[in-house]
Amino acid sequence: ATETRTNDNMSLPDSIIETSRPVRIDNFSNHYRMMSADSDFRFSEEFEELKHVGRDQPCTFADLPCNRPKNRFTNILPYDHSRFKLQPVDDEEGSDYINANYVPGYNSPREFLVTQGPLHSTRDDFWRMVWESNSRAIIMLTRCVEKGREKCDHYWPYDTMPVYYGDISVQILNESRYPDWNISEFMLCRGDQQRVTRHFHFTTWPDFGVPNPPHILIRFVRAFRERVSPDQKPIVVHCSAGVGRSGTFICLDRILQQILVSDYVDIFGIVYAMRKERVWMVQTEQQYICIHQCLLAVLEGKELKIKY
Ligand SMILES: CCc1ccc(NS(=O)(=O)O)cc1
Repeated sequence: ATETRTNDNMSLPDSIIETSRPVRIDNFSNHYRMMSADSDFRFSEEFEELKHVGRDQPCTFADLPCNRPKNRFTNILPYDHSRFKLQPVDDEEGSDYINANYVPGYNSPREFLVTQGPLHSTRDDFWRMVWESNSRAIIMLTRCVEKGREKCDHYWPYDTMPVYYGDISVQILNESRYPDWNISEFMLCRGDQQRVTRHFHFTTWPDFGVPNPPHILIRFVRAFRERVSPDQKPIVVHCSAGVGRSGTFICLDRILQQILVSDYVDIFGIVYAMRKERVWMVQTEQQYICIHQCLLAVLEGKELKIKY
């Protein structure tokens, strides 16, 4: 294979270069300066190269007439190859379908289950996915209503009374409220089995945008990681469409773990790998740049470890 020199003189076979762009951590500040010069010209160029990644893969089950109403957005459909399959119910067509895909994380190729904000009509399926995947943590990155528009169903109880969603009972055990997020523990019961599942709800991340200030996201990722160990998987992550804010969160979670053990960080490669599993992961250029800004803040020591 021919070789290609990366911008910090790393040589990689061409077969790799188009899927990963590792940057030396000790060169990251220079890299950021170069990419953001001339109104983020190189960031725009690089983000544009991710546009078609994964888009040639089929979404046949999402497109079945019986499943179409289960999709919040007609253009945000899960690829067949990485979709989560619910246990089928009798011979009910489409009963294994939910708009959700496995997405790789730092700790596992199927560390995250990324999904849309449940619809009122799909919230029972959502809880079945949480139960059947044995997930013990849910990351919610949207409010239920933003600017008067419904972004996500309020799929959990409003008070401490247990509520049934299908055959799964959910009860709030406790809730801790912080300025930009709430952390709760739910007791899930199905038949004679009981499980505690944590709910991490980021409440100030505008749709299509970034948190303000962006590096508040680092503190949320850390608040999550302090409570969920790397062997707990899958972790359910959702926003409204389950692509923009969800992809940004997962990418930041990966790089904050990677920089502890590696001399390189590959944000392009992480987004590339996520988009092979779910469409539009990290949806906007601003979100892509925000990930770089968060890493820069950490590397420059601005984001000290904050204990809550
Ligand atoms: C057009 C469909 C769409 C709606 C909302 C979002 N944003 S989100 O993935 O961050 O919830 C992404 C895509």
